[in-house]
Amino acid sequence: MEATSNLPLPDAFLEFLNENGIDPSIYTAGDSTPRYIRLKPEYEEQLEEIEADIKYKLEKVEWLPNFYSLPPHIQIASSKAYQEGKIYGIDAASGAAVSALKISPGDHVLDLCAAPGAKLCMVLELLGNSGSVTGVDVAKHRLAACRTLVQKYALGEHCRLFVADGASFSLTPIRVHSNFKSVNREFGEEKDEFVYKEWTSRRPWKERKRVKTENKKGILGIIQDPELIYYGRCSGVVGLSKTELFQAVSSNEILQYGYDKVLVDAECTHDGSIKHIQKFENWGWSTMERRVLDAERTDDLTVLQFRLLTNGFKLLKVGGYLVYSTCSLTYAQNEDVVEKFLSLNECAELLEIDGWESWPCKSGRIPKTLRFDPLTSKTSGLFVAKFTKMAR
Ligand SMILES: C[S@@+](CC[C@H](N)C(=O)[O-])C[C@H]1O[C@@H](n2cnc3c(N)ncnc32)[C@H](O)[C@@H]1O
Repeated sequence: MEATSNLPLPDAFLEFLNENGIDPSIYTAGDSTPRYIRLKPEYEEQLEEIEADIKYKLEKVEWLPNFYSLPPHIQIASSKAYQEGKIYGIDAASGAAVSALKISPGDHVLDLCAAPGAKLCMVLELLGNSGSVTGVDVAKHRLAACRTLVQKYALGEHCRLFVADGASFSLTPIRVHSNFKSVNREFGEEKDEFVYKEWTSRRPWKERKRVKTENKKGILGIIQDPELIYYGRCSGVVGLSKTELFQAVSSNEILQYGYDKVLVDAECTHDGSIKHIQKFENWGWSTMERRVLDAERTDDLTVLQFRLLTNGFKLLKVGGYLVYSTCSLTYAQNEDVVEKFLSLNECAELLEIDGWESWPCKSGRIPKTLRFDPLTSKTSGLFVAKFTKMAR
């Protein structure tokens, strides 16, 4: 084992970095990488009060509005400001990825790998009382944590969360459904159908039984709908029948009625995150070899990342923006995925991210893509690429 900094890194990891052309010195930031919070803009005037609450003078992140940094040892979870949802933890590089989406009021946004939900919360907060966010994640327990978060921060009114595979998820924003609703109801097609009522944290027994039966069918190999585990009052779900919610739309309709913005914050090896790497000091480096360094797993991941990006782009409307990000710094999971995607999707265009010149990041191997690394950016490592969809 070799000490690269205050963080000892095992030989196998150093080899992984070497093979992937990653400079191990980025890990020398070690424990000194600050943590970040976002202060909801409506509470900006209460900054001093919040500082008194957490007993620390927050440092403003000059390059990212409403973000503040603090040393990693300062605890915010017990503060009133945190418990009341005025501040929440989100890394500044993640904030940059969300701001690259250029969220506008009324946008319908898809977050294909949503859990545990820091970026999703920021999107919801930027939307305020408008638009909608559809969060998808394959891991139910992680998405349940995301549900807790949006409810805790009182951001869930315009949100719906589905447990589903982001590589095949195909539901469009609710606006398409409203036409469908009127057409079908006019013809009286949905007499006894289950209609979504307002969400309550304790689901009625009948509904829980229905979900259980459906899940069983899924296990038996019958095609299963994505599982809806949360929807807010203004998410468009309330009042819809199940058929309406799960209706399929054609790819031509998606060009016009798809999502305005899509975030594909793909599953990855997390090698850019010092916090994640530090966990292996306790879990054991052999666990890291299995979970991070295993070449076969990495190959599977790059296939998944490409499929997630491709499906996210499919659900984007013409003129919309898609941001692809990973917290890995390997070329295989980033630039190589982007290159392959661009070569197979004529109507995809890589865009320059507004304002990036003032961000503490570097250009990726492909111009217009960005790399945040712990040493230069003092954030968690993140790769970010932004695309738009052109009309064919
Ligand atoms: C990097 S994390 C996302 C972090 C999240 N965007 C945030 O800001 O908190 C990647 C997520 O992708 C999810 N995931 C893995 N495979 C997936 C798939 N096939 N479809 C959807 N989500 C998937 C994982 O469960 C994990 O929660």
